[in-house]
Amino acid sequence: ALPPRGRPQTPKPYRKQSRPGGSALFPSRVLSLGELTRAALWIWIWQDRVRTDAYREAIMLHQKFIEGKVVMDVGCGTGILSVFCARAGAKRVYAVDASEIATQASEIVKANNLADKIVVIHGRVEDVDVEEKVDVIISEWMGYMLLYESMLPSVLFARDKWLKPGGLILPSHATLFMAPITNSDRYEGSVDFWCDVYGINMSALVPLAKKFASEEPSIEIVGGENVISWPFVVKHIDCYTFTVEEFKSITTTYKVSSMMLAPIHGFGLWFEVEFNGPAESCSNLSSDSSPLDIIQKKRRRASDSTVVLSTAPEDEPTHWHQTILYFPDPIGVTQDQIIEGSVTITPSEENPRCLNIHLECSFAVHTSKYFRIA
Ligand SMILES: C[S@@+](CC[C@H](N)C(=O)[O-])C[C@H]1O[C@@H](n2cnc3c(N)ncnc32)[C@H](O)[C@@H]1O
Repeated sequence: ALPPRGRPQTPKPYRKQSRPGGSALFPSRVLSLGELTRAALWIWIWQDRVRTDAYREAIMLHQKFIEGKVVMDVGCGTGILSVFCARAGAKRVYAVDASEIATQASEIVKANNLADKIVVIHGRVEDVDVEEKVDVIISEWMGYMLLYESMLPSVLFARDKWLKPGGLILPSHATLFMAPITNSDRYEGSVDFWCDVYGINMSALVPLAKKFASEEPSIEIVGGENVISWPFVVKHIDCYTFTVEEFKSITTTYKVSSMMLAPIHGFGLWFEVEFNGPAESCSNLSSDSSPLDIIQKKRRRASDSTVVLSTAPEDEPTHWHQTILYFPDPIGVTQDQIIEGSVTITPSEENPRCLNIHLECSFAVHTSKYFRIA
């Protein structure tokens, strides 16, 4: 389990809201702790310019397709993407959100004189009814490490029920990457710290600290210098064709080579999404893609006009940061040492928006001995 990203774990059924005074951020009454936390999360998401700029750019890039068309914004939140689409010339935008934020979205739509174009609907996209099929589906559905708390199944549901054939989905493609990382500062800060606290030896707490550090993924920012091999592709998702069935178990095997002599503290995960039209070809990456395929794809995209939202360590940080799976103890590797294994990601049975991650890795030592952890 990771901290929530402003999404309801169990969205409430459709219910018309009576409009309270004030807004989530500047309320006319005292907010509860939960409401304050939600408001802080929204500020955190809005302040992510990398994210919002990528969406706005993608909308403008596809303006010709959007003009005069009908759009559905799945999980509209405050309605910012709906407003961008309306300003890009959409005839109508259905802005759907399961949470109370729909009340503020309505106010924002009115304050921007777009109530004749944007219809805010408070409800789960799985339950709502709109009057027509749509030409465009836009959604900011990505969770930590792309799939945690992801609302991708809801977007796929909307696609299958409401999108016209040949319609546009933004974003259109998503890729989850993974690579071994070294992070001595962080490891020393959270584990070795206990060896000397105010001059007191608290190393009795070290096993507990290792357990906590390695039991659950950690959301933090690492840089390109922390990544010690080329990344591998865990999953590439084509939103035009991906099915909920495929989401039920994602497995990939990997084999990478360490670029340096370093202690490996765990594996990092991050993602990118692309905003392509239905007819545009996307040179899809897969778990068989080599580092060269990944680099060539980056180069190609830089030279054409594809909009990419990246959460990679070498790119500008976003509110998704990176997701790190720490080992209880670091494992030393030498340059060119092979690290191989498999990773399986499955939605948790108790809560399908949470994930179980099974990671296996072997370290070939001097080509004959293997150290294996699971
Ligand atoms: C990360 S926010 C995106 C907000 C907004 N699109 C933006 O870009 O600022 C995701 C939103 O999706 C909503 N959501 C999650 N599951 C949903 C569902 N099944 N149907 C409708 N809305 C949903 C949440 O309530 C949340 O407001």
